[in-house]
Formats: sequence, structure tokens, C-alpha cells
Amino acid sequence: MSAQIIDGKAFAAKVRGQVAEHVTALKAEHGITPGLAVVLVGEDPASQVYVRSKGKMTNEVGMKSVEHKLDENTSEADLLAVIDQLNKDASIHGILVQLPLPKHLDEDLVINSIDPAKDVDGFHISNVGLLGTGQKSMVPCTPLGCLMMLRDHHGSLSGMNAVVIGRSNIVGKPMAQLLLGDSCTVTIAHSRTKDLPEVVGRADIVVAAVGRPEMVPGDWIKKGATVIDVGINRIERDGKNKLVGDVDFASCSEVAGAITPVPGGVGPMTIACLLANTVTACCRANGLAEPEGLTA
Ligand SMILES: Nc1nc(=O)c2c([nH]1)NC[C@@H]1CN(c3ccc(C(=O)N[C@@H](CCC(=O)O)C(=O)O)cc3)C=[N+]21
Repeated sequence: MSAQIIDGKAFAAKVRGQVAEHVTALKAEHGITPGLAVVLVGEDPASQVYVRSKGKMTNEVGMKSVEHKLDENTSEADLLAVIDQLNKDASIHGILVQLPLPKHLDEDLVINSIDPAKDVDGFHISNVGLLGTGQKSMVPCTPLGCLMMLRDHHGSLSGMNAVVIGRSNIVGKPMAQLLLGDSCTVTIAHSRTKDLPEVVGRADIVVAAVGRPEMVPGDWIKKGATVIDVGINRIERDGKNKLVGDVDFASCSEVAGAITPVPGGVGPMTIACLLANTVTACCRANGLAEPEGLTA
């Protein structure tokens, strides 16, 4: 059997189209332009890839895009001052601080200094707590994008066995919360999990978010399962640079019912959800109805 490919690139384009419609309406009916600020400290290669397409797409959907590029050696006080200024800026509805930060900066402290209402990454402890208790929050972009693709493919996820591989605050944990919210039976697996192949083999939904190139082989996957590959790993193969996921696409796509490719799967959806979150934050800030279909 050959799996259906879930086209994240096309889905993301559709989501961005919906975002653009909301932006047009916000401008026309309320004279408001949603604004997104990205703060970059230093030069992490993965972040650079991300920022390139992000800036382009922010402008494409008609939003205001602001970039703050700070030196690798920026002090914590200087970074916090930039965030404080953005927190107070009424034209900015979303703030994203690119991670990872250079070692001398306290990531938790920095993230928690962002106004939770503008925290479009959904990483602030207030948003994490709200998500965990099923209250309205800003939802992390990558897990939100995965959820949208899963809902689109399956309709209801109720009662399905979901295994999330990886327990990061950015993907694994919030992904598990969202799947639980949609009434899946959720297992979070990680590097210490005993008999990972057996655990993965029980899953109707596998979300791989470990950051290890092609670590999930097809013979772990239950026949017909849906595989969401969050990994974005740059590897060298046959002397060429290649982008691969956390699952071995060749073998997994033989067994799975549906699978997301890398590139063209989760990555584009992450950016689309960042734009969606910015519109959501803008609507909430102005006491307006939230965009339908763009929130969890
Ligand atoms: N605060 C914060 N939030 C983030 O969401 C965040 C971050 N920091 N730091 C860096 C990582 C990385 N990231 C990506 C998102 C989309 C693609 C993406 O669209 N990738 C394309 C491929 C791009 C290519 O060809 O290289 C794809 O998968 O099809 C990649 C990487 C978000 N990140």
C-alpha cells in the first residue's frame, strides 16, 4: 500500500488565503492592520531559513511585518527592552522571539517577558497553562498546524490512539494537549521510552518531533496509520545537502495510510499558523470576533 501524501504546502496556502481575507476585512471595516514583530538574536541557520519565508508571507497576506535583528552578544537587558517596547506598541499584535537564543540569554525569562496576549508562539507560561486547562490561549504554531491537517484528514479524532514522539515544550507537550483536547488517547514517547517500536505500533496517529533524521522506520508503523513528520533535518547524502524529517519517508509511506512529506508538510503549516495566530491576537486585542477555522 502507498500512503496518501498530506500536502502541507497546499494546505498552508489555503490557510494563508483565509488569513488574507480576514486582514482585508479588518482593514476595510475597522481600519486595523495586524502587525507581527520578529526578534532575532544572532545567526542560527534554522532560524534564518524560517525568517526568510516568514517575512515574505507576512507581507503577502497584507500584514505589517517588523524585524529586530540583534547582535549575537546582545545583553539580556537590551533584549528585554526591545520586548518591552513591542509589548507597549499598539500597532504590534504578535511578537515572536526566534529560538534558540544564544547561551548567555535565559530563554524562559525572555519568553515570559512577552505580553501573553501578543505571544503568537504560545510559549509564555500563561498560554501553556491556559492550553493545559482547556481555556482560550495562544496555541503553538507547529502543533496547531499538525492538528489542522489531522482534523482535515480524519474529521473527528475522537478515540484514536495518538503517539507523540518527543517531549519538547515547543512541539511534543502542546501537541499532546491538543490531541487530548480532541479526545485522542495520547502517549508521549521519548528517549527513555521502553520498546518504542511497540508503542508506536499501537498508534493510529504518529507525530514525530525528535529532531533525529529518519529515526522512525516503516516497520514500526501500524498499517494505515497517519504519520505527521515534524522533523526538519539538514543532512548530507551522496555529497548533496538534503532536508529530511524524523521519519524514514520511503519505508513509512509504504505502510501508512497518510503521511506528511519533508519539505512541504508541517513546515509551511507552521508559518501559516503564525500568521493565523497574529490575526487571532489582533481580533482579541480589539474585542472583535475571532477568525473562524484558524484557532484550535
Ligand atoms: N520562536 C520560534 N518559533 C518558531 O516557530 C521557530 C523558531 N523560533 N526557530 C526556528 C524554528 C524553525 N522553524 C521553521 C518553520 C518552517 C519551516 C519551513 O517552512 N520549512 C520548509 C522548507 C524550507 C527549506 O526548503 O529549507 C518545509 O518544511 O517545507 C522551517 C523551519 C520555525 N521555528
